[in-house]
Amino acid sequence: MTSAPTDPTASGEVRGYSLAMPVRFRGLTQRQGLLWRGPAGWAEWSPFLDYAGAELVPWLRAADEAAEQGWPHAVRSEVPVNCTVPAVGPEQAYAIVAASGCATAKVKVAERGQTLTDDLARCEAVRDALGADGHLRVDANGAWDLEAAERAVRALDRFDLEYVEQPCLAVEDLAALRVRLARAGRPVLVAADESIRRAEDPYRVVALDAADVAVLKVAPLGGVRAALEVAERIGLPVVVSSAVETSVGLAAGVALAAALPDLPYACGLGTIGLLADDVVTEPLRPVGGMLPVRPVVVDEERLAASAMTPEDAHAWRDRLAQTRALTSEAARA
Ligand SMILES: O=C(O)CCC(=O)c1ccccc1C(=O)O
Ligand SMILES: [Mg+2]
Repeated sequence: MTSAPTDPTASGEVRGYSLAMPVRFRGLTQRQGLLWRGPAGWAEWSPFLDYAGAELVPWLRAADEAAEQGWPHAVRSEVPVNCTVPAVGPEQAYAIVAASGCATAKVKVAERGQTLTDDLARCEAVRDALGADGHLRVDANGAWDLEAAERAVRALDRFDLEYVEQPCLAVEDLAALRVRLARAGRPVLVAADESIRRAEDPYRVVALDAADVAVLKVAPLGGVRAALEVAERIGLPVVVSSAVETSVGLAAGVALAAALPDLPYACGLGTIGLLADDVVTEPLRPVGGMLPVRPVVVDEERLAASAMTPEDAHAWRDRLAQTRALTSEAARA
């Protein structure tokens, strides 16, 4: 096996970033995390603030992999990506898609405080911007119950959905929705995200026949190699998605997408535009709907400009130290 990861917390070489998200996304207006460099490259550790305890451990395994091991063999040199449309109004949604150069768009729906009418207007604008040949997928982040999901998916499918991501929270509801949609004669594909990323058993979606597509995010799954194993075992087509990281974190997602034997869908890795800035010399910004498969190099000046406050840095180092302690406990067990 590999040697034990060095503890960059101790050496003081951990750097904190804090970047604004100009358009609120999944309740986020600010993204923060830690960055450090190991023998294999730069690593990002940026678990969402609503993750705690043991849930942070895989995020750390993923960062350690980036720093200590680097990436497995890539079978492609570029990765198709979707543009990501937050729960904005139709004009802004149209502009995001038109400016992106992407042939696939992922639209946030079922936002708290909004209605199906808002979702329909947003998706109509996105379909307009994509043209008939583009692919339109929606992500409800589990916000609908089964009844609402069936109604919404049927209504939204007038814009020809590629799939609906996490329409309901419970795996049982995803399975029931698939049955209902199939009975209705328009079997819109269902993708599972939270049901894999935050589940105790990611393979329940297969056991219950609850999904057609698996959305895999590197950090919550414990790294590129761990995610490759999930992809193999889960046996569903995979969409690699980001957790809205800097280009350092995105590079890990690109490495997974590059290593997968099959990549039938565009990936959710075109998210750098959701951050006000980045920390690398050449950001992983999609061109013509594609991201290149290449290493990233942190730009000291940009990193300094994105530094978090000393208070935040202190809290994040504590969080890291606690998670490191959990990791060592797990290793000893
Ligand atoms: O998939 C994408 O296009 C972007 C990534 C994304 O949507 C996301 C980013 C952070 C947290 C959750 C999610 C999500 O897919 O629900
Ligand atoms: Mg999702």
